[in-house]
Amino acid sequence: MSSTGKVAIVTGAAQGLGKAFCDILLKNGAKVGLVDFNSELGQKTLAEFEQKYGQNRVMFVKCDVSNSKQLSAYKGIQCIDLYKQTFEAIKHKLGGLDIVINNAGVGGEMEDTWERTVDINVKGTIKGTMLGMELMRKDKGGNGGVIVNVASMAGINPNPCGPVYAATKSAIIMYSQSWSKNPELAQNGVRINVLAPAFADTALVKAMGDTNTMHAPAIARVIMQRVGIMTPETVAEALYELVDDQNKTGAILKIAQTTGKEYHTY
Ligand SMILES: NC(=O)C1=CN([C@@H]2O[C@H](COP(=O)(O)OP(=O)(O)OC[C@H]3O[C@@H](n4cnc5c(N)ncnc54)[C@H](O)[C@@H]3O)[C@@H](O)[C@H]2O)C=CC1
Ligand SMILES: CCCCCC(=O)/C=C/[C@H]1C=CC(=O)[C@@H]1CCCCCCC(=O)O
Repeated sequence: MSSTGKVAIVTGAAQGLGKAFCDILLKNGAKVGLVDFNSELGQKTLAEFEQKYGQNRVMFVKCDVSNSKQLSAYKGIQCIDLYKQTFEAIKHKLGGLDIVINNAGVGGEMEDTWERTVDINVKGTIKGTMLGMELMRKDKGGNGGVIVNVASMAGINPNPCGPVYAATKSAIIMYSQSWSKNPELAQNGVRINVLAPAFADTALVKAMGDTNTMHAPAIARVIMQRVGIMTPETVAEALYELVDDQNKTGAILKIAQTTGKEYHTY
């Protein structure tokens, strides 16, 4: 089925998996709002998509998903919710909201990095889910839609290289699963699914040798040899299945190079 006319938001869209998710959504006819805190890379990716798909179907907004409440220099000493404003601006400019992909995520395990990992991966995803629901629920004036939260296979299998990373991804899975069991969501036309990829060829994985990102990179290399490394495009096809199949809610789709796709059940 095509997504023609649908509006999507993808966080962490400037590169890697997020960029591939935007591409598959655009290819299938959606309009896409790219959200990322890297404004230089975000603008570069925007320009690529504008050239490929036209200027009216894509926009970029700079936003840090871990820092939604920021002091505004423009409005005096006042707290404004930039994350909320970002989602509202995309809905307004692109003419609706039907698909939210909470993808922004990082690794970082050490004393000075682990809290950022929790803030971005857990708080960023929870807040993105709340905003998506608020703007898509039929009882709040929306048309329904689908949220896909990007976890990791490391949120299902114990991860000796990144206990913090694994805990954040596990939290994303159980948060999303819990919402999917609440009939209120289905009654308001909102589906919620989880994508749990193994390794894909992106900057996050290239940074894995950095000991701030993880412990025991040698163990990760052994696991990586066993499960293989996917292209972002392969992962994007799995993502699109969760978006497109109207019967899928509460699904956890695992994907790895050597084993392919498999729906996880508890
Ligand atoms: N690459 C892999 O092997 C796998 C990645 N994942 C998950 O997929 C997601 C995307 O990862 P990759 O594309 O590999 O990473 P990446 O590092 O290539 O890209 C992540 C993007 O998110 C943005 N970002 C990071 N923190 C942000 C924040 N606070 N606010 C806004 N934007 C932010 C970055 O600027 C970057 O553009 C992450 O949630 C990651 O945990 C899951 C399984 C496997
Ligand atoms: C097969 C797990 C794939 C994990 C892919 C991923 O999300 C990679 C992220 C790395 C960033 C920080 C980390 O700690 C991650 C490495 C995870 C490797 C552990 C795999 C656990 C397993 O399946 O045995």
